[in-house]
Amino acid sequence: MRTCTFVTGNPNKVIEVNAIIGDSFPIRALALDIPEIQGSLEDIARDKCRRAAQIVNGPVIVEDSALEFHAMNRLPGPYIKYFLEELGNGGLNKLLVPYEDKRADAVCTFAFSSGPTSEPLIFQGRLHGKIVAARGPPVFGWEPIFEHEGETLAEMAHEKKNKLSHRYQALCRFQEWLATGGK
Ligand SMILES: O=c1nc[nH]c2c1ncn2[C@H]1C[C@H](O)[C@@H](COP(=O)(O)OP(=O)(O)OP(=O)(O)O)O1
Ligand SMILES: [Mg+2]
Repeated sequence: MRTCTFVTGNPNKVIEVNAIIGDSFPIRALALDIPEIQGSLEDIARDKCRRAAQIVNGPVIVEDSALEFHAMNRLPGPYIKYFLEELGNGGLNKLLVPYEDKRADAVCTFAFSSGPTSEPLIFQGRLHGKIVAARGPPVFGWEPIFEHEGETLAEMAHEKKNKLSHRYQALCRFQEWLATGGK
């Protein structure tokens, strides 16, 4: 496969993607914050991917990460970045105070396109968890408040997160697709 450009404004995503895929296929990172539409997770990722493919004029991957609160009909969903920026992890916790149901899903939606004229393909991964008071180093986004099987993602060893995360699961699907010759 030709070198694929991973277009993202988020350096933590680049670190994780590199750790997950190792040298199984060649990627280079391009630090650009592509505008994002509103809509379904898939439509947002596809649109971001089309814009990225136009800029790069070659094969690209992008991903959009969502955090879905079950009690809130899956909001904030793809808008989690803005909620996190405005409210912080403490404020996100407070949103769920009125509800007993603290369940949340972390969803990672990758979109791949082989170039500006190709329709993007979607590869999605989902991790079940619940929202808790922050625990662990606040290095990457909402990791300190997302608990999976007793540990927040911030408390979890990186090696462990990268073997079970929403991002890992999505990349497994992408790698399976590549392994079958991209069909
Ligand atoms: O595994 C994760 N663990 C904790 N937090 C995470 C994770 N993955 C994304 N996040 C945060 C980053 C951003 O606040 C929001 C997603 O927004 P999202 O638009 O996908 O990311 P972004 O704008 O930072 O980078 P990009 O240029 O690829 O769109 O959730
Ligand atoms: Mg973004």
